[in-house]
Amino acid sequence: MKGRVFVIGLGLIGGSLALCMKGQHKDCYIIGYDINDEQGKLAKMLGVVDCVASSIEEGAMDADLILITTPVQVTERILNLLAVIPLKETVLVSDAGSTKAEIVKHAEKLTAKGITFIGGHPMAGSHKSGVSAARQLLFENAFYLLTPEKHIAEEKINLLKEWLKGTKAKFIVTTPEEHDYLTGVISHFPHIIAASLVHQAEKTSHDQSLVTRLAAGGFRDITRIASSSPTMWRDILLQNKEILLQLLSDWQQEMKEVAAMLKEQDGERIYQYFEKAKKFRDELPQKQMGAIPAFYDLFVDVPDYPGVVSEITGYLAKEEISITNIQIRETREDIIGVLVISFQTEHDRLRAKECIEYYTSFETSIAP
Ligand SMILES: NC(=O)c1ccc[n+]([C@@H]2O[C@H](COP(=O)([O-])OP(=O)(O)OC[C@H]3O[C@@H](n4cnc5c(N)ncnc54)[C@H](O)[C@@H]3O)[C@@H](O)[C@H]2O)c1
Ligand SMILES: O=C(O)C(=O)C[C@]1(C(=O)O)C=C[C@@H](O)C=C1
Repeated sequence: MKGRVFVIGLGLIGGSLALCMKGQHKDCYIIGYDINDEQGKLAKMLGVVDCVASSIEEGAMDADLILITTPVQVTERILNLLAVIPLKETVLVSDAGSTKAEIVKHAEKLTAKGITFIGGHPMAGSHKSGVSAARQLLFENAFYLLTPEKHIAEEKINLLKEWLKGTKAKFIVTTPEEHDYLTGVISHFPHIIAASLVHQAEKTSHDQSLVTRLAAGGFRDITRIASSSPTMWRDILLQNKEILLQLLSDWQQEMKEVAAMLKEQDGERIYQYFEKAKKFRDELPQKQMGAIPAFYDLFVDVPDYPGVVSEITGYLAKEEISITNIQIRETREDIIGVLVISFQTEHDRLRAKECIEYYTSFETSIAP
């Protein structure tokens, strides 16, 4: 497809969607805008966008497609702005926000002007933020929820799907209310729980210094998402308040039931509690709803000597394995450092694992 695409908010999601669109529609021209100049410059440098606009007005003016990929409270303000600036009559406006009811309500001012707005939400992502984490394969096989209002013509929905074809996601049309309930249960509420578990461990760490050193396996698995952007999650919670308050209340009731089983030392009920959860969890589809690891990280335990990082990257370069990110984490006392190397694909990660194990004696693992 040809046309001008304007992406507002050049972070993980905006950057990834821009890469998907450029990958699929070679002739489209992608204009980006970010309030943070550094993100704009980086997006241009990484080839995520063709150019960066100096304002929303400038970028929106001639756009055929506008995608708003900012935190959801900001998205509302941008929708208000788009409603009062001149746009092409035929422009299609969409967003990627994790909440939908409030956003769709805010878009009414825009739709009253005859502009088409279709709410969107790609159901895959990461705890990482910023355009440097953007990748073209982020949404592959994930669900992409669309929440068009009833009056939106089928052809407009199909046009948006065509623009977003390069995501390789599976589109599902739903209502904003159903969207917010479902994502409340499977995404928003779990983020509150992950953050609360980290708070609990942090409080314990004041008196028990061993806590941070022992926080491994299970704790790291269940709390990965607590490393997500606080701005993004503040906005999501504020916009999905009623549903989350209800889920919190249901959870408190459930925890009371767990406490009762424990007080009564009811081994059978405790067993059933875990057994039922295991059964449901084990039966979840493996390759859906962002269940694919969004990033292919490889963890390498490295000793502390000068040049160890360049030694490893040298071996990877020799085998022509591209990396997307590298980071040193010092998490364990007995091992000097853990190197976290990110790859674009599972194939690259496996090749890298084999390569490092071949050239060195460093331990590698695919889980932290
Ligand atoms: N991270 C995920 O896993 C995920 C997945 C699906 C959807 N989402 C949704 O996508 C949106 C973006 O999330 P992200 O993970 O890309 O966040 P991000 O922090 O990586 O990127 C957001 C970008 O928006 C920019 N921004 C903020 N205010 C702005 C403004 N007024 N004008 C222009 N740019 C502005 C920020 O500078 C930042 O670069 C959010 O609405 C989020 O709810 C996130
Ligand atoms: O994988 C993660 O880190 C995510 O949290 C991704 C996740 C999710 O909860 O599944 C987070 C928010 C989005 O709206 C969609 C996807």
